[in-house]
Amino acid sequence: MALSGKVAVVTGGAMGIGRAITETLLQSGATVVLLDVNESAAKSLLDDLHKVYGRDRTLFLSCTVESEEQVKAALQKTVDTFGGIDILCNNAGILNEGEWEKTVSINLLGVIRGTYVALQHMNKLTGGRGGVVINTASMAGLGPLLSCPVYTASKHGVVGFTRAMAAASKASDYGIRFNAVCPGFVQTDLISNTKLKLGQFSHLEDATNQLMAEMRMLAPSEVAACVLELATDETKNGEALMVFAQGKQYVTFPTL
Ligand SMILES: NC(=O)C1=CN([C@@H]2O[C@H](COP(=O)(O)OP(=O)(O)OC[C@H]3O[C@@H](n4cnc5c(N)ncnc54)[C@H](O)[C@@H]3O)[C@@H](O)[C@H]2O)C=CC1
Ligand SMILES: CCCCCC(=O)/C=C/C=C\C/C=C\C/C=C\CCCC(=O)O
Repeated sequence: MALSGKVAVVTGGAMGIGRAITETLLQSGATVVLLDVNESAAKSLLDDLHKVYGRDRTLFLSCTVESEEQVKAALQKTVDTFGGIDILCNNAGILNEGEWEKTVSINLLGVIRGTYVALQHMNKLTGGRGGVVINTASMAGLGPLLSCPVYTASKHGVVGFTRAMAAASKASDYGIRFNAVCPGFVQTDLISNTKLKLGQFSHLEDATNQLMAEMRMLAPSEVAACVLELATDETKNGEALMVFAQGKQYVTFPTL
């Protein structure tokens, strides 16, 4: 799928991996609407992007993925402004084992919420143009991260939801592909001050730091390149693309 003229929505697009996804999609010719709760980071990013890509190909909408009302309003505004949605990147996520219900609410329920609202605009059966949904999961969606059980659960949920939606969409002819990207550790604010974010598992900080030291720290742009691959390669549906020290690899799951 060529991205020139396509309309993409990126949640958590103001910082970290979401920012890199936004920049990569813009470089590839897409128009990008970023949804985020961090208004100051988003506005500063937009100032920079406007200088490179002009004012017409980017829009920031303040929105928490925890609110169905706000997500609905943001996606409606996207459609009203740009005529449709072709790509949804459900990327917003947090690490907070103390506030574990909020972690599930953003990391898993936010992905489901964003997907279901976007389906109303993207589904070919209801007048949409079809397209692709790419969810930012994690390697912790494939195996256990010992200091973060709820984060791990939320990301396993994202991988399972993505794969089931891919199968449902194919069987129902929605014209939408669903894929997940599963990065190892990435150099962003999410992995700063980890001890505070581990809650009752803060005593496992050293073990977590050791794992980080053993695995190469990724740059956000490496994850964004995988998202671009999942967006443009029309053969990919229901895939989990792991990106880690050794490079990238499509995950093989057990079959029935
Ligand atoms: N940094 C890492 O090592 C890894 C991160 N990930 C995942 O990548 C995604 C992005 O994380 P990073 O870029 O690392 O974090 P980050 O903290 O640098 O950026 C997250 C962005 O999401 C926004 N956000 C947070 N809560 C939100 C909400 N309720 N609604 C809308 N926006 C919200 C933040 O304002 C921020 O702009 C997350 O889903 C995370 O779980 C996956 C694997 C590794
Ligand atoms: C401090 C926590 C930061 C959380 C950010 C994040 O998502 C990083 C995850 C990095 C690694 C996950 C660690 C362990 C996962 C375990 C096994 C994966 C097995 C994959 C496979 O070979 O199938």
